[in-house]
Amino acid sequence: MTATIISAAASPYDRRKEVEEFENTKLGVKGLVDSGIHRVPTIFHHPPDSLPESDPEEDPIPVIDLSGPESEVVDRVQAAAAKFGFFQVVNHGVPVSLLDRLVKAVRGFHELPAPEKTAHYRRDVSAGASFFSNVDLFVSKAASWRDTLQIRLGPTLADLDAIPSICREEVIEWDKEVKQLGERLLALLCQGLGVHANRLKEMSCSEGRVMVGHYYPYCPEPEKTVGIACHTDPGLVTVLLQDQVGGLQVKHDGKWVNVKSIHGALVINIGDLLQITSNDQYTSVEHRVVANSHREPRVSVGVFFNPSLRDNLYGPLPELVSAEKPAVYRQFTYSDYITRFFKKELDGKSLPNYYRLQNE
Ligand SMILES: COc1cc(/C=C/C(=O)SCCNC(=O)CCNC(=O)[C@H](O)C(C)(C)COP(=O)(O)OP(=O)(O)OC[C@H]2O[C@@H](n3cnc4c(N)ncnc43)[C@H](O)[C@@H]2OP(=O)(O)O)ccc1O
Ligand SMILES: O=C(O)CCC(=O)C(=O)O
Ligand SMILES: [Fe+2]
Repeated sequence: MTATIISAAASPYDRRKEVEEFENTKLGVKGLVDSGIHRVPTIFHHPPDSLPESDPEEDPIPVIDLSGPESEVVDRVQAAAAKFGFFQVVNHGVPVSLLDRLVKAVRGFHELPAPEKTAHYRRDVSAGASFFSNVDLFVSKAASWRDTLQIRLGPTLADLDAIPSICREEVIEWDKEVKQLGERLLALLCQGLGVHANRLKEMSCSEGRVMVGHYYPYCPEPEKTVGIACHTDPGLVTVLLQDQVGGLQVKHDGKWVNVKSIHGALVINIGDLLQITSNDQYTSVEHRVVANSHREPRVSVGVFFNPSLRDNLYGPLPELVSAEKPAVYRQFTYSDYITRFFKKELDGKSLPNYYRLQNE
């Protein structure tokens, strides 16, 4: 009888309240793990049908040596961007020692003592550098098992004193290198489309650069949640550095495949805006990160390349449109595009679908 009364009086699960309590700790998922929890709290539970199966396919993602003959590199980049939307690059010109230092510095930030780290916790990104857990915490149906340090690299670098001192030097060096690499990749991708190598650069597409330093702590119940839910990236191209832990998966031919960690390599993927600009010749592919079941935390550093000219029109390049290949998308400003990005939850292909013309 007593038990019945207690259960009837128990308050229903209040998701908003739990999300706010989690947010107010300013310690992210790492804070939960450090507190010794053995269970994944309900706000992180994803519906079973959206959770990763145990046996993804072997890794067919191409690994491209950027020091090879230019015409061969263009062909391989073109084929990978069209067929997989993902590839890895080696001999890319960024010193491997810098990549190692960057991963260490980002990890160092996430592992700072609580008072130093919480000082950076904010959702307002106007200073250009912020630490938070789950960018979409207040809009997604289920949170994910990761924390993030976000830093604006371009067109203007974040305020220097907003960038945590523990990784400032590495972030500044990394931006110089990654900007050059991004410009090279955009040029290769342009050549693969048969348009002028500088076409995307001239449209400011290497200027808007946002860095995310993700930290995926050990997850005690990895079958209940994810590290990052299935999504496509909104920009043109993403350059991603991952450590040795692994867990990134990409959809290919309807199946999830692992992207293996290769020390010194960088993972490149095509974003929605390049799929649109290329009039569907390149493909922006869904990807996700499984919750980290290893005791070792996983660290990754992504840089998203976006246009900086917000009021310019973007859409399929006119050179790629003809009577045989009509425009698949309408034109729009980047301002409109980014506003729409923040209106959606992480639900796969919805940005390209929004701008798709109904003429096929
Ligand atoms: C917060 O509400 C959300 C968030 C989301 C997010 C989902 C994901 O992130 S999914 C995980 C994969 N991540 C991505 O695919 C995107 C990662 N980020 C980026 O590519 C870029 O940061 C960008 C979002 C495309 C913005 O890049 P860029 O245009 O170069 O940068 P800015 O000029 O600095 O910012 C433009 C505009 O965006 C606002 N903004 C940037 N970061 C954040 C942030 N973390 N939280 C909130 N707002 C952000 C920035 O303030 C600017 O706004 P203006 O008002 O000035 O135009 C899904 C759904 C949601 O509702
Ligand atoms: O951490 C990773 O490997 C992928 C991160 C990612 O997909 C993103 O930030 O958009
Ligand atoms: Fe992504």
